[in-house]
Amino acid sequence: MNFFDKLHNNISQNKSILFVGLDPNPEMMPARYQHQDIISNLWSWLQFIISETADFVCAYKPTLGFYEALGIPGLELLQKTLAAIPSHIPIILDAKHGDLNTSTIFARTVFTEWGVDAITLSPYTGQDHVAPFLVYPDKTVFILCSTSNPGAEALQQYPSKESPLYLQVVQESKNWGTPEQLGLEVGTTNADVLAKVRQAAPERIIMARSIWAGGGNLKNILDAGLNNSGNGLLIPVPQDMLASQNLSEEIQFLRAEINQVREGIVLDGSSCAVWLPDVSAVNQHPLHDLILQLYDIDCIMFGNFVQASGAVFPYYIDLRKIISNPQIFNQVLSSYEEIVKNLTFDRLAGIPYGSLPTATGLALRLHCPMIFPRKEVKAHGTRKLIEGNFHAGETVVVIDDILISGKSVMEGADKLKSAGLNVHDIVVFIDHEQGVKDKLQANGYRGHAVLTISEITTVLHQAGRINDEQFLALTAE
Ligand SMILES: O=c1ccn([C@@H]2O[C@H](COP(=O)(O)O)[C@@H](O)[C@H]2O)c(=O)[nH]1
Repeated sequence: MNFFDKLHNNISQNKSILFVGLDPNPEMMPARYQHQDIISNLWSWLQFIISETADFVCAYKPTLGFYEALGIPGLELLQKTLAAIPSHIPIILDAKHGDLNTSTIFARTVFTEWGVDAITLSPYTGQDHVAPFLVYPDKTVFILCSTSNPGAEALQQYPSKESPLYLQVVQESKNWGTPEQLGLEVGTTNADVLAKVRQAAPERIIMARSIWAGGGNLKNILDAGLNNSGNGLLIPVPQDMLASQNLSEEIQFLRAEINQVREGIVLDGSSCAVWLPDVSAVNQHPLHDLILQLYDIDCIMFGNFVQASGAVFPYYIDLRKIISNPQIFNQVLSSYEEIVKNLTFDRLAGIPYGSLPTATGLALRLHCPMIFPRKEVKAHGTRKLIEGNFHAGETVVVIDDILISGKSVMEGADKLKSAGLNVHDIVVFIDHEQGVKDKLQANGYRGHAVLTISEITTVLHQAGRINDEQFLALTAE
């Protein structure tokens, strides 16, 4: 079961968004455990914490640094801790000291050998560092956006309070992984920071940290960080509570306090005339996140762009960029796959150059052969018009990126037909609309598109990525 399903099962079963940090820190260990060697004492304490809390939390978060600080016995203690956590409760390994050149091997160790479900990571080494962790489909990463350390302010608030670095981390990291793959870690005592992150990432799970320092106001923190359905936020059990002999009672009391606020949010939402949370979730475009991510990596640009035909359009779509962003590329492939899997064909053909990676990705996913019509025929060598092997009489589905006039895709399809192949279906990611599908039909092709320009502009406008003026300019097109 993946991290997300495990987490949500526990949230609903244990009725809790609380998680427990498992920190074998000798300095925090209660005096009552000090009778044997340090490792045995810490182990007794950790066992007590797990047994007292397992029915009242949604996740455990062992901190690797505390285990490492104890040397080899510490790493053995970590293995015992991981094994002692009931298997239905997800484990988030707090390991923010990973480095770029070790991330691939570290990801393999923690996810496949240690069997943890999620990991916290620092964002500063960028997507290159995070990507090796994202290739594990059942696992999740939490990206550190802010910490409550006073000394971190100078960096986190840079360059201005209006556009601080920690919010740029949120925006950037949202492009690295889907909401199921990537959550955000927000350490703060300030509910405003949490509210800003929630606003920037309404769809992400936020793991709150350090909220108890300075006697933080729980209600404010919950109001700021919970999403509209009273979820999306993980709250740490206070460190000093873990030293209490009455841990089980205290944690249940805290859980009840938190759930009261959560229920208030859900009730407010359902009794109010506009129960926005559910309405927005239900009405949200199924590819809402993907559209925003494509916009954020500049695949969708607004301005005046001259097309091949000489016409000037108020936007330009450059889907060639997706190949540099594996997780977005993967989502784009899935969206094509939903259409292509329902068609009948012998081979796929990509239109060069832009759609060759997409057609290749689909061919690999669907286990089907691929060919492509050359853009220009070479004057030397085999002088082939079509690359790849095929038999005349076979049926080919053509894959392209965007339909504007339909000229380029039909030229490609015609080359395939001239080699004795049958082409009935053309699948693209974006349909510019304005009758281009009818034009394909008039030429004997069925056009299928994942998205239309209107769907894209509507999502971008609703999400505030484009303003009213830009939206109107686009819809007047
Ligand atoms: O925003 C755009 C517009 C065009 N392209 C490229 O052009 C063809 C589609 O144009 P047709 O007029 O339908 O031939 C498309 O395959 C792209 O290569 C684009 O990328 N983005």
